[in-house]
Amino acid sequence: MNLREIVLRHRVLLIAGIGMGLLGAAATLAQPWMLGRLIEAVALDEPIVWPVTFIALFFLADAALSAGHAYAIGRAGENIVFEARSILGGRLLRSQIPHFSRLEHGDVFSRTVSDTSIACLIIAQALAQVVTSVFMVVGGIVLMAGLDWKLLLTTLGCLGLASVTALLLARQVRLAALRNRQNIGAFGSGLQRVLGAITTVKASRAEGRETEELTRLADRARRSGIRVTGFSSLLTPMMNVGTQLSLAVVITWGMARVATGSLTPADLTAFVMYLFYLVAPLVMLFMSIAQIQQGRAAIQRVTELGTIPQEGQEEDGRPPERRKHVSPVESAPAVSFENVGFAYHENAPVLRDVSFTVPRRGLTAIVGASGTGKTTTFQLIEGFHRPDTGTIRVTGHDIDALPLAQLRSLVGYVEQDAPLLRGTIRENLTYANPDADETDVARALRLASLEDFVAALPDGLDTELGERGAGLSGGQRQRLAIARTLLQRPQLILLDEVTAHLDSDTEAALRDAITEAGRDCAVLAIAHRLSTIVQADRIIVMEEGRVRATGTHRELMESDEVYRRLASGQFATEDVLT
Ligand SMILES: Nc1ncnc2c1ncn2[C@@H]1O[C@H](COP(=O)(O)OP(=O)(O)OP(=O)(O)O)[C@@H](O)[C@H]1O
Repeated sequence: MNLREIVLRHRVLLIAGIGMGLLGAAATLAQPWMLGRLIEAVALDEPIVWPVTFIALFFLADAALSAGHAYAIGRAGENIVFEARSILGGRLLRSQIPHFSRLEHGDVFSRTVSDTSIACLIIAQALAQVVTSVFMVVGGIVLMAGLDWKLLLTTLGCLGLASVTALLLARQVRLAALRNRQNIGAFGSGLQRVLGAITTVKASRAEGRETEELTRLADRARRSGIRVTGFSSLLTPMMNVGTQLSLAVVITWGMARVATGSLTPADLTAFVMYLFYLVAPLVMLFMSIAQIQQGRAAIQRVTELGTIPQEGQEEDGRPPERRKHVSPVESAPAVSFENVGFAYHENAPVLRDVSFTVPRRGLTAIVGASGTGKTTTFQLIEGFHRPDTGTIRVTGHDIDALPLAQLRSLVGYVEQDAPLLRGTIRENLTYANPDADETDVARALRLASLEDFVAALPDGLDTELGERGAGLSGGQRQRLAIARTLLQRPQLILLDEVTAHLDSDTEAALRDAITEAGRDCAVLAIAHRLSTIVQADRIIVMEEGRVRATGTHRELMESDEVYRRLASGQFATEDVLT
């Protein structure tokens, strides 16, 4: 994502805003000059209708153009923020999982929500402000030079002193603001961390400790915020001191020169007015420079996040060869692993030389001790990570050659924690297949044993779910996720320990559902419950990232020692070992 390109797309509005700002500044600069002419006309007893009319016109034009300038720049800023946020949101959702999982979620949140707004508003507003302020300051100085260059040099001397101090202050504002943004980010990350684990915090009676930690982080943000306010609040008075000093000198010396006749009262009045008009843009100029300095950090943070590698894009950023939509090969296995090796980190292989096939129909179970790479196997099938060695085929096609959207429509994935999304039960059910009709929805609900539960709800399928599936038990959430996957009508369903949350009655019903689903497609299930495993047509036993054995329950009980040990120890023991 390139912020410069986004800004350029909104250049018409920005240029219109800056144009109105410049015209407004010209109207402001014309007022003291016209006032000088009015004083002259009064002094010489000439008609004052025209000077008064012009002053009124310039005044009205100034007001209208200033309002137009602020509106156009503000609007362009909001448009740029909007575009940056929507591009960033899309890029995050399409990012490669290995890169995304390295990011801290609180930091991603603050970059996407607040850094975008700071970066874009500063680009639009501060830059526009710099342009108009520079115009006002330079224009004012030129006109003042036209009135009296000696008075101008005196004024610039006094204001210059104040400006240097203001520049030094602006630098301090920038440094303090940078620290403040970091502290706010740290507070956001801390808050997100504890809110994401609020039940653990409560169960560990850690509310007090965590509140203290949050207070400490909030206090750091408060103190750095106060530093920013402290430095910024000195900026305007510093310029005011400069103005008052200049004013005192200009009026005293100017009056003396009026008395001697080397300066007219009209020119002195106009000069004093310019002096007043010069101060506001000068202050704005320094503040805008300070803001742009602050914004640079935000721009860098947004740009960094915007370059997160995208799925379907090779590591070096070049687009891969176009993958073509293909038809599944009916005779091929649903999924096959051929000598697949994978590591999250170098020299720490998680899968080593894994080979297995899953037939097109029926239930295949994967068993193995915790941490042997079962979930990783599923994530490789979904294309979240790429294997380091070997080939994975889904319905006969190398997944590297399949378009990601096709791969993910062929494979349905029910995760261990089965997150739900905001919205109604119906929206959650049809999430992977928004076109599903009522018959399909009813079938999926029946298969997932959710019919009675949904029928008992006052709004049925249209009941709103709370955030993260609140209002549903762990088992209901899991079954809803299974129904969602069934509705997708995939060729292969991956179930990651889906029976873990279920009571034995529901589990038995779900087992029937899995058997029924297995008539139409392949089901590959990571399972710990013996009842699910026994029912499988085929079992793959994994150990330390390798496939140790495959076979039916009966075969493995006879031939594989590790399976026997798992069956007698780790699997849930509600069934008789047969
Ligand atoms: N995102 C990740 N980054 C680094 N290492 C990971 C990541 N995910 C898993 N691992 C590591 O890979 C290994 C295999 O994890 P995996 O989740 O595949 O095991 P599993 O067999 O599914 O375990 P369980 O039955 O406990 O869910 C573990 O040692 C784990 O610590």
